[in-house]
Amino acid sequence: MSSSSKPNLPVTNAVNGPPNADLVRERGAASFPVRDLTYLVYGGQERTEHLERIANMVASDPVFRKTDRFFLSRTEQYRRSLEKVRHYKELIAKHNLHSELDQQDLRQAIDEDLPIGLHVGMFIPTIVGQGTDEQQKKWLPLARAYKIIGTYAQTELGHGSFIRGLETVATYDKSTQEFVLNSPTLTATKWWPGALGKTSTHCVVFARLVISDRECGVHPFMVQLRSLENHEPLKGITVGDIGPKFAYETMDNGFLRFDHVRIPRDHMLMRFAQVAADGTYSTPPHSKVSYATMVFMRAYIIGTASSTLAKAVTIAVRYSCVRKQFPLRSGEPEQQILNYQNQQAALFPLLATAYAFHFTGNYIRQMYSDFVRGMRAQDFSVLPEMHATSAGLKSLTTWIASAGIETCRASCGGHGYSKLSGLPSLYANYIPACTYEGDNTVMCFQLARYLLKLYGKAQAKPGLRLPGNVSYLEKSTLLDERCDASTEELWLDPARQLHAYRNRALRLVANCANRLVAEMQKGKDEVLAVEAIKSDMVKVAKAHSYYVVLNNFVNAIEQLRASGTSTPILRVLKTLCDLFALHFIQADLGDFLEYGYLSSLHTEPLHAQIRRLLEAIRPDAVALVDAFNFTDHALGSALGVHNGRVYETLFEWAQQEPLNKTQVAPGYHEYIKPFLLAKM
Ligand SMILES: CCCCC/C=C/C(=O)SCCNC(=O)CCNC(=O)[C@H](O)C(C)(C)COP(=O)(O)OP(=O)(O)OC[C@H]1O[C@@H](n2cnc3c(N)ncnc32)[C@H](O)[C@@H]1OP(=O)(O)O
Ligand SMILES: Cc1cc2nc3c(=O)[nH]c(=O)nc-3n(C[C@H](O)[C@H](O)[C@H](O)COP(=O)(O)OP(=O)(O)OC[C@H]3O[C@@H](n4cnc5c(N)ncnc54)[C@H](O)[C@@H]3O)c2cc1C
Repeated sequence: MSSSSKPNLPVTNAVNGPPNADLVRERGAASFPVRDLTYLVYGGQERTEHLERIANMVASDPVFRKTDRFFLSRTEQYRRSLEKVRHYKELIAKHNLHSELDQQDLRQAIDEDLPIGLHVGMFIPTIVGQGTDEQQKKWLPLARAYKIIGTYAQTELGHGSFIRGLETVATYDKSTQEFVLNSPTLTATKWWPGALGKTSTHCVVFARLVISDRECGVHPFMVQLRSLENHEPLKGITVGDIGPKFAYETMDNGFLRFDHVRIPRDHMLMRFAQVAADGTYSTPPHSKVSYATMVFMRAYIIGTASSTLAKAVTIAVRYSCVRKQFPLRSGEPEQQILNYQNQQAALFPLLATAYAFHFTGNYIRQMYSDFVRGMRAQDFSVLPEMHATSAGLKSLTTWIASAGIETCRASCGGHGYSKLSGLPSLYANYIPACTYEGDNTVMCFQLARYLLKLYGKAQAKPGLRLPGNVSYLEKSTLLDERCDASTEELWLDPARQLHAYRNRALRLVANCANRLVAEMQKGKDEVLAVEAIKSDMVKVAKAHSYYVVLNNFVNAIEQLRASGTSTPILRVLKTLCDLFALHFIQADLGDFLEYGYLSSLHTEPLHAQIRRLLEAIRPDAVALVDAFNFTDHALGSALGVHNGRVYETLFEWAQQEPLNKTQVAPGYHEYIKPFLLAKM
């Protein structure tokens, strides 16, 4: 079956000409209507077409070109991203893109770490989440109109993960009704906040509140950093860029120090905790409510893991269709490298994962909006579940996506190492997601603690009902159950797949809980006992998160089936879901074998079924990546161009290399000529 209608995307940057014949053939042979899958991914035809209009507008706009990025210095890249910010603002006005969603779509299409990312992603959400109605009325219109530009300044030189260890102090001065912000030590210097170095005029600063020598914990404060007239730092503020990084060149991550800077009392964001004029402090309804913006961002990051991985897989799959190496037998045509089983085994599980994470993103978005609804009604009961689930999923999805991009790069051979493949910068700009918004390992501890706690409660109180995703912790009988998938066919049963993931997660939780007790019986207190099981806690968090991802993928397919989605689409999604489920069992086989849940009776059919799934996906691989519907601009890759003119594009882009501006190398006269022409 061919696609039901053609995507309406311009091929920008790629060298024009007849498309690659292999790609054309593969596209014509897809087993499902590609366009329908695109609609499914982006939430319907109307929404897809809207996104395409925005993507096309960006892709065809010279200001948003990406091809120069490899040849610019750090400073030039920062300036270029400011040019993009200005143009972004112009386009909002010109095309009436005033809704938050339109603006988010536009930023996503621009596809760059703009120095307003923190302004829209954390500064405004913190005012919305933590500010009183009056504070919102005062700052939101200014922020939304970009009359002020803000960031989120929490991390310090000395502490990031351990928020309670932050050293910046906000001391309340009752006599003037002001807070005095101070950085008492070098390690109190704010360090890392995006757009802090050179761009922001304001920021939300997290500082320890002190009232009459009493420590009241870390709270958010609105602080102006720079003059709105000339952008000079205000008195008492030392601010700048933290210098070169692994990548992220367009972003001015910054440092910031305060020397007894005074701000009015109403600059503490007081939706949940308040300081009255006389210094009376009212505690927030939940001690971690001021961490809510981080939870919001973690949910957002989970949502972007799918699209980031999907880009890498699109590049690698298209290239692997175009690239040919070796005939199988002499005299035969060379094989597309995607025909090789090893290439499929590297790429197709990642393709399946990109789809799996799409449904995880939908799930966490829904969970987050339910949580916000509750919070508005002063109901914080979902916060622990929201925090723990998002912490675990953020870790798992960013780890897998980061490693997946690198796998895609390596699977493109030598050309994958060229920056023109788009993969090195995709990787370098993405990997900090494993660190920012909570180091992944530290986040795993949060989920593991939560699971251990619930497991302990369920053990202590049989019959206790736990929330949906963790309800398996109630059923310790599950530990006695074994896998019965003794044929390839049985491995395709979602109930059996989920049983395996639940069993592994429960086993690891139970094992951790037992080890905790054993450590305490050896004489350790609880704190030290936890230290002794920390590596296992990371495994626990990952195992649970895998289960959540798979459970959502399975549920999503069931819902699609119930809502009448066509059989070809359901079939291909089911194949991807199966591959996701079985691949990650195979990848962690030791976990499943260790306690005898699986034996070689089950592993042989498991491996065989995975091979069958790879074969099943092969004819649809190009269509499945096409369904993500990325423009060439979004991919920014000579290897991933939609028309498959990989070699032409690579060759043309290489001509832009500044070294090629002259035929004779710079430095020739000083350094090469003397020895070439020296007398023997
Ligand atoms: C486009 C992308 C741009 C990205 C730009 C990046 C921005 C940033 O990176 S901003 C800075 C982000 N920083 C972090 O994420 C820091 C990570 N650290 C933390 O979140 C926390 O400090 C912690 C979770 C590691 C621990 O918090 P701590 O204050 O030390 O609390 P305790 O360990 O004592 O835990 C007490 C209790 O509270 C629970 N809890 C912790 N955080 C939350 C939360 N956000 N929501 C709800 N509950 C939370 C924690 O689980 C404990 O619970 P119990 O075990 O039940 O006591
Ligand atoms: C690109 C980028 C952008 C950022 N943007 C911002 C921003 O806009 N605003 C902002 O405020 N911050 C920002 N940050 C900072 C970021 O949030 C922190 O770096 C992050 O939270 C990790 O904290 P850390 O650096 O203190 O790591 P550390 O906690 O020092 O981690 C170092 C190592 O120690 C381990 N470790 C830490 N604690 C424990 C423990 N209790 N038990 C066992 N192991 C432990 C970790 O797993 C890790 O391996 C950004 C960082 C980056 C890289």
